[in-house]
Amino acid sequence: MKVLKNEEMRKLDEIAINTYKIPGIILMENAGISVVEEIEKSLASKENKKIAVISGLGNNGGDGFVITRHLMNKGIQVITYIVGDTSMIKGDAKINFDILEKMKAFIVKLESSEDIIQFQEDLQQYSILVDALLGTGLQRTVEGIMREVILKMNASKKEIIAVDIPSGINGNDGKVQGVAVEAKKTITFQLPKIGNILFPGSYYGGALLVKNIGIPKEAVSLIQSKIHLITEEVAASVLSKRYGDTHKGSYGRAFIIAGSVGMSGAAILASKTALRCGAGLLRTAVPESLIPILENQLIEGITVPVKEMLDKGIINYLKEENVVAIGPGCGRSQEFEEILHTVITSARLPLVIDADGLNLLANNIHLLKDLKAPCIITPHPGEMSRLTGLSIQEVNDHRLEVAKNFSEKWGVITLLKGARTVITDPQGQIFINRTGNPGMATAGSGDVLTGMITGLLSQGVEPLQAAIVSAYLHGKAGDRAAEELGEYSMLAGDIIDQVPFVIQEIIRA
Ligand SMILES: NC(=O)C1=CN([C@@H]2O[C@H](COP(=O)(O)OP(=O)(O)OC[C@H]3O[C@@H](n4cnc5c(N)ncnc54)[C@H](O)[C@@H]3O)[C@@H](O)[C@H]2O)[C@@H](O)CC1
Ligand SMILES: Nc1ncnc2c1ncn2[C@@H]1O[C@H](COP(=O)(O)OP(=O)(O)O)[C@@H](O)[C@H]1O
Ligand SMILES: [K+]
Repeated sequence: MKVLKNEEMRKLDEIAINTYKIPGIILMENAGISVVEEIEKSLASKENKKIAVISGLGNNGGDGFVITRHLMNKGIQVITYIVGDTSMIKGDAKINFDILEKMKAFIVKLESSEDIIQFQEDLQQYSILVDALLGTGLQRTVEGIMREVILKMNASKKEIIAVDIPSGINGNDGKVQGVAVEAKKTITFQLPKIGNILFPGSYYGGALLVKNIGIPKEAVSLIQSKIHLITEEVAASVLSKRYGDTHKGSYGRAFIIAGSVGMSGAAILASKTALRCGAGLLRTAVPESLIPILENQLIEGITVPVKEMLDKGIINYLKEENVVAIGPGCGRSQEFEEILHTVITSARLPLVIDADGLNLLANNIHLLKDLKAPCIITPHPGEMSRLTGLSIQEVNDHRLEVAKNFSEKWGVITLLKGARTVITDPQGQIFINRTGNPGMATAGSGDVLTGMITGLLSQGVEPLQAAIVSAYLHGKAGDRAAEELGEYSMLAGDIIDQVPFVIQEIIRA
């Protein structure tokens, strides 16, 4: 599903209106009605059914006027607050405002500090507040009366339903422009905006619902956005049902180079996950002293000593494999550095680099120019900081751009981890993942992700698809683990335990 910037959404509205001749007021009507449906769902469980619709002067406010009209028609008690000088309302919003006046709707104007004091008192009587102050037309830091109104709405602790995007959140990047509404749910129109998806905007928006407002599909295809939200349909298209007449060899051979003394767990977690994700055959290369531990913990996989790889020739040793992953818990030894160097510059099979593999790479980043095969790197923001020289703060402030620039510069698929993992490719495409939760911020959960990507690659899934689907699966398995065990207690191994159920759920859907 495409994710749009403010100006792209404006362009889409324009195409619908000018090319497809759908009057803007119809779109506004559909937008308003789609919110009313959600308000009714929320109202069903409430005794107090009184609602406040808090509108601005633009089209987001116009949606609010439509909402007021429909709620009135349904016999629901509703009061409209308008922030600013109502003589500035124009276009479709003005038409809807005039209708409300004719309907003798109860309208309160908020223009001064005294109005705000009264507003604050009033808020206590409502069951739901509808936030229709600012949408994709937000332009500058929210100040003055608008700021006061938003602060009072948040302080009221009432359930807030946001129209399109929480007011004060920048649709282009999810940042708070001074202050923003904290909603319980947000109904966004036609396609999500970046600000609905990225943090902190996503946190401010609560549960997100995307509602069709009648813009033709063909119009959507004319918008050239390169940013996509990863959906379950994408995962389902990759995790197809297996054919009957297949064998172990049909699902490929995966090779994982991981682990060091004190970090055998990383090798075990990545390896188990690769098998749980369907790899036909798995070999894990670890330092010799770890072999007894892996043999004990990983009965389905084959364990080999790293030294054997070096003795027999690294590339020769990998010649039967379909994918090689390097890095989980491998430390920064010279042995691993040599393997990484050789694999990057000479191996002709898909490559996944994670964790210490990335730390070793940071000292020698130009090696990526010699890649012979597709490569997926999976840094967390700290590792990305080492790879790019940017601070962690800079990485997190510009997650999409940082990942995209890295992919374009070095010709790799970048999977930048964290809340809202971002996947980018050298062609400038960006995919954002919305599954997952803070319970996944636990030791070893990145190793599980590496195992997933490796498992899918071994089965011949295209590298970009493998990265996208793994991020989705990983988060979904993490969400199930959090549901069962809680975000505090879930461990990386619990994410693996959920993988079979998540895969089955997706395949059956
Ligand atoms: N045809 C369309 O364009 C449609 C638009 N829709 C709605 O329209 C919204 C976009 O409408 P607009 O482009 O009119 O923009 P908005 O209504 O989001 O905001 C623009 C208004 O807010 C003021 N404003 C901007 N930043 C401010 C700030 N920091 N502090 C105080 N005031 C500020 C502007 O001066 C203007 O009056 C969407 O989010 C959506 O809710 C929907 O009705 C569907 C159809
Ligand atoms: N708040 C969060 N929301 C969603 N996913 C998260 C969150 N915190 C961490 N994760 C995910 O958990 C994984 C952590 O990986 P990483 O930092 O490499 O951990 P480790 O090195 O311990 O294995 C990443 O895939 C990351 O996206
Ligand atoms: K809003």
